[in-house]
Amino acid sequence: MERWSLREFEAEARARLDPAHYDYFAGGAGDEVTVRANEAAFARIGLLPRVLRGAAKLETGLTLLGSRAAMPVLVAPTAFHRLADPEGERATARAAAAAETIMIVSMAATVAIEEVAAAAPGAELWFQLYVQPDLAFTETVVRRAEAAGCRALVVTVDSPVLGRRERDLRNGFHDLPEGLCCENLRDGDRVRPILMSPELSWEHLDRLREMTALPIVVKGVTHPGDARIALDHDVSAIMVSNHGGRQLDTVPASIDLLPDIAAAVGGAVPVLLDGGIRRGTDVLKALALGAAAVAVGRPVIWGLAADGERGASRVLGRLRAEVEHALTLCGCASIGDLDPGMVRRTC
Ligand SMILES: Cc1cc2nc3c(=O)[nH]c(=O)nc-3n(C[C@H](O)[C@H](O)[C@H](O)COP(=O)(O)O)c2cc1C
Ligand SMILES: CC(C)CC(=O)C(=O)O
Repeated sequence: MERWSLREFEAEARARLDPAHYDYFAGGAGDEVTVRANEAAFARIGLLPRVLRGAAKLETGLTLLGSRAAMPVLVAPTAFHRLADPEGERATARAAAAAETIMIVSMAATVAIEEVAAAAPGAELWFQLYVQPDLAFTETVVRRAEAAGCRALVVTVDSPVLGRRERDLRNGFHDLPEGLCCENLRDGDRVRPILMSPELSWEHLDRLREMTALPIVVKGVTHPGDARIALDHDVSAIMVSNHGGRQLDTVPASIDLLPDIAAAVGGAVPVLLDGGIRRGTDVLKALALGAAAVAVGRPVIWGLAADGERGASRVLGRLRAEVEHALTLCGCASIGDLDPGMVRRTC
C-alpha cells in the first residue's frame, strides 16, 4: 500500500496493534499536554526560503561523535519493538542501516544488543542507558554495549521515576507479554527490572565517565542551566528531549526549548533534539534553531508495526526525501546552510 506521509503509517499501525500496545506507544504522561505540544509547536514556526542561491548539489550527511549518518535524522531509543513486529529491534536496526543513519538502541530493547548488532552488520548503533543504582550492574551493561560495537552511550536523565501514563494504568499494561523481556537486563538466570532512581546525580555521570571511553550523550535536558552543568561533566553531546511527553507533563515542546539550550551550549558540543518530528520541514526548523541532528521515536514504531523492517525503512526514507525536498525549496545546498534567520515564529 502506498503511504504518502508519516501520519498514514500511524493509522495503519493503530489498526494492526493490540489497542493496549498502541496506547503504550502513542501515549504520554498526565493529560498528554506535552505530547500534543511537541508536534503543534512545529506548526507555529515558519520557514523562510532563500532564493537564487545556485544550490544544485545536495549534501545531507554529517558525522556525529565519530559516527557517520547520511541524514540528520537518527532513530530515537524506544522500548519493546517486539510488541510491534516479531523481529523487533533487529528489523529496526536493518532499517536504520539501509537508511544509513544511527540507531540509538534502548536499554529496554526486546532483543539483546549483541543480536541487534549481529542482525544489522552495517548499522551505526548507539546505546541508551538508564543508569542503574547498582553501578556494578550498570558497568556490565556498558561492557556489553561496548563489545557489541556501540559507538556512544546515550544516558537518559529525565526519569528519576516513571511518568504517570494513564492510558497504561487504564489498560492494565504493566508487563511485557509471556516470552518477551528486556534482554539487555539479563543477569545470570534472571532478568532485572529497570530501576529509575531519584537518587541519581551528576556524580553518577562522573562515575560512568570513568567507566568507559565511549562518548556520552545526556538525553532529556530541558533547562539551559542543566545544559551548562553537563558541559562541566565532559559530555560529548546534549539531547534536548521531554521524552516525547511521557515523563513530566506540561514541559514545553522540545523545539521551543532548543534556542535557549543552543545558546547556553554555545557550540561547545553538538545539541540534538527529539519530540514531535513528523515532517522534513520539522527537521529543517530544528537544525536552523541550533540542532546538529534530530531523532524520531514513534514514527519508526509506526513503520515497524505497519510493515516490519520495510515499514521502518519507508518511514526513514520518506523523512530523508522530505528533508532533501525542503532543503532544495529553501535554497540550501547542505544542512549547514540553515540558520536562525530562516525561521520565523508565526503566532
Ligand atoms: C514507546 C516509547 C518508548 C520509549 N522508550 C524509551 C527508552 O527506552 N529510553 C529512552 O531514553 N527514551 C524512550 N522513549 C523516548 C524517545 O527516546 C524519544 O524521546 C521520544 O519518543 C521522542 O518523541 P517522538 O516519539 O515524538 O519522536 C520512548 C518513547 C516511546 C514513544
Ligand atoms: C521501559 C520504559 C522505561 C521505556 C521508556 O522510557 C518509555 O516507555 O518511555
